[in-house]
Amino acid sequence: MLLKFTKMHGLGNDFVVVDAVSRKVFFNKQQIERLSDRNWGIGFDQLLVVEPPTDPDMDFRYRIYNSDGSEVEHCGNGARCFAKFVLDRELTNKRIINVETKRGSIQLRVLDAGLVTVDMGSPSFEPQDLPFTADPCNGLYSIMAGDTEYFMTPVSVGNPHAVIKVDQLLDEEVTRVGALIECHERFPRKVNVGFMQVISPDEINLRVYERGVGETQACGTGACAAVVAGIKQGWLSPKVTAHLRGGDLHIEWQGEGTPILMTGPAEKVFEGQIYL
Ligand SMILES: N[C@@H](CCC[C@H](N)C(=O)O)C(=O)O
Repeated sequence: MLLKFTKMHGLGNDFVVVDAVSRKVFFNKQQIERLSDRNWGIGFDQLLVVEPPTDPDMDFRYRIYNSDGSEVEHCGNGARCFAKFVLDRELTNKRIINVETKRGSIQLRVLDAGLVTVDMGSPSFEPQDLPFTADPCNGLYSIMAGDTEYFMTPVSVGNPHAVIKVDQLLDEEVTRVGALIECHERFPRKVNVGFMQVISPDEINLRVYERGVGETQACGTGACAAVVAGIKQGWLSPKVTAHLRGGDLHIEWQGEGTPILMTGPAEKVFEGQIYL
């Protein structure tokens, strides 16, 4: 079968986006792994599949697969690219789009200047929502990565994140410690690992080692998780600019019970077709 796709990115976090509204498309794990391979396939961090909604109150259903073939609950940068894709393809003309995801519904608001704001819903700090096992100490949780003890804030923004505040962002630490914590026995479904350097109450530097992918140029849900963790710990104010390797995201969270709002760009790179 010849598969039509669009290559997109949100701050360098890259996607293959497929229209499964106009034509039914299904993928198995092996196909996703092959398509995601940057030598043998197209190459991407996540595959985004745009489907018709199952809930009549929603506009679309949105399925997300990591490059290792695992299906996940949420993808912040992907959500902004999803909005641009459905508008560019004229699958909708709405600028407020309600979308069904594996974790529930999200709302996308398309702004001028190519920006999209995503209402990501409320975060959870409950261990059962991540899930993970550990006991807190002063609001932080201790976790061993090799011989070194780290202190993290676990946050679910639909998908699971462990946020670690560091003084410096070091390449070796992000990749080695990120990989160890991603697959740590305390996180039976694995976890995304964020390394956050606080510059001021409204600015952070952030690198994210993503579950099922490795370090990416940017992670939207990772930025939301880091800001929410920082606000909860008293380090950050409600509106924060997160500087990621691929550029900036603007995150707003007014506290418990309120939704996280994430604003950033979405870009189309090219269209293509490939044998599946
Ligand atoms: N890149 C994403 C997150 C994608 C999912 C993540 N790797 C997971 O397994 O939960 C984003 O922009 O949020």
